[in-house]
Amino acid sequence: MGRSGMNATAGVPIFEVGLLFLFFYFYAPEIICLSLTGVLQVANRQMGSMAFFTHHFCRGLSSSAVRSAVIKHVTIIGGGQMGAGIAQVAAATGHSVTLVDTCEDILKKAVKGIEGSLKRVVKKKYADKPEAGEEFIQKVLQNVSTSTDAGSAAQGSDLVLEAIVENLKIKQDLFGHLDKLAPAHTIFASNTSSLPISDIASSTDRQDRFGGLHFFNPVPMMKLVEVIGTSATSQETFDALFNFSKELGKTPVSCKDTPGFIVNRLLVPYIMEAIRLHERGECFCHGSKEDIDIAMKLGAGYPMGPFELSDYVGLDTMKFIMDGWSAKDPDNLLFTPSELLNKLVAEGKYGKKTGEGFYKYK
Ligand SMILES: C[C@H](O)CC(=O)SCCNC(=O)CCNC(=O)[C@H](O)C(C)(C)COP(=O)(O)OP(=O)(O)OC[C@H]1O[C@@H](n2cnc3c(N)ncnc32)[C@H](O)[C@@H]1OP(=O)(O)O
Ligand SMILES: NC(=O)c1ccc[n+]([C@@H]2O[C@H](COP(=O)([O-])OP(=O)(O)OC[C@H]3O[C@@H](n4cnc5c(N)ncnc54)[C@H](O)[C@@H]3O)[C@@H](O)[C@H]2O)c1
Repeated sequence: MGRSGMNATAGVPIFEVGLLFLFFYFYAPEIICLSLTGVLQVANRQMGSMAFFTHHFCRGLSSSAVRSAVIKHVTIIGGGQMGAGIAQVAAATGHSVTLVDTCEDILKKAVKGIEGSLKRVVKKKYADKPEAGEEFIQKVLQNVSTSTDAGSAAQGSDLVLEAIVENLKIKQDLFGHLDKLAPAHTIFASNTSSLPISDIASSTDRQDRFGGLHFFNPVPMMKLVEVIGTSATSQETFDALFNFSKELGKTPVSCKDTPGFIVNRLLVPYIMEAIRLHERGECFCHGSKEDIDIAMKLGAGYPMGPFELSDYVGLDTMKFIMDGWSAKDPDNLLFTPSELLNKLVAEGKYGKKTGEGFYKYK
């Protein structure tokens, strides 16, 4: 009988059929689902009510199709602190990444930043094997290419993730444009801190393939990703985004499409209250920002105080978030704007990225 395992009575090559079944089960389960649906429907007519079994068997198979929706080629739009960080972790976990920004100089700076961050990672991970560490860095950098043409980058991508300025109109324009150019299967996602994903997605005709992937700064160090599905996001898309976050070594949490999701809805009002406390100068520590930062680090165990963290996030981003929320909900005292924050942003003092914010950086 040999390896083929031919069934002597029926003359069926069981081994080959088995292999074929396994191949389709893992790589094209929809085909099995369709064929078996046909077979089961015939059986159904013959044997009475098999509908329940047919339905549930095929649901099982299509959920394995969802599991196999792979994100391999990723385009990240925006090579600032978040985009570069996301590009780094995606490339380090074997994804091919195209990082897009408006000009070559920004992209060069982003790649330099990725290299610097990888050196910090490697220093720890490959402490005893510096050569292997250098090899790792080169391998990761080979996975990253850059472009100033978002449209052509999107054409070869399974996922287009946006990390550009926190402005609804600009994000909508970007995705509206890319929607016409990206393949049908491409998933779109936004790393927005505060804007409704459904508002951004409304500029496209692929709202079922649109979700939120909210990373935290610094991306290589922060373990959380908030995964956001809107009422239009398909289960397949949500699962693909959730699995992608896991592949990146992160811990995903599922969030509703509500302002600030989980973390920022709690974190941003806390930071703003610290700024207002400082502005009013009425706390026990005389309202100095240094004292407030020390108090929150030593008293509440935060790794950074609220002023250090604002400078780290970017005061421009903090202002974009607050302006958006206070415009939508002007009576909410948690969203009261801060004159000091607005003044610093007007002066171009965006925090660490521009060399000055609440504090000065060399
Ligand atoms: C607003 C948005 O929508 C949402 C947000 O992102 S909100 C912001 C969320 N982020 C935070 O709250 C960050 C709070 N801060 C922290 O967790 C820590 O201060 C920090 C991880 C940034 C830095 O840690 P800290 O101990 O203060 O400084 P430092 O000693 O320089 O760094 C600690 C380690 O992290 C590593 N590290 C820090 N930044 C890194 C980076 N960008 N890349 C790689 N490694 C990095 C360092 O190499 C160091 O490694 P070691 O322990 O092996 O020496
Ligand atoms: N900074 C944070 O801590 C943080 C954390 C999570 C999410 N976010 C969100 O991520 C996004 C980016 O934040 P960031 O801190 O990286 O900002 P950033 O200012 O560091 O970088 C934004 C980058 O986008 C580029 N850009 C702007 N418009 C573009 C366009 N149309 N096409 C291509 N590139 C464009 C800019 O040139 C810049 O390099 C924002 O939506 C922000 O709310 C920020």
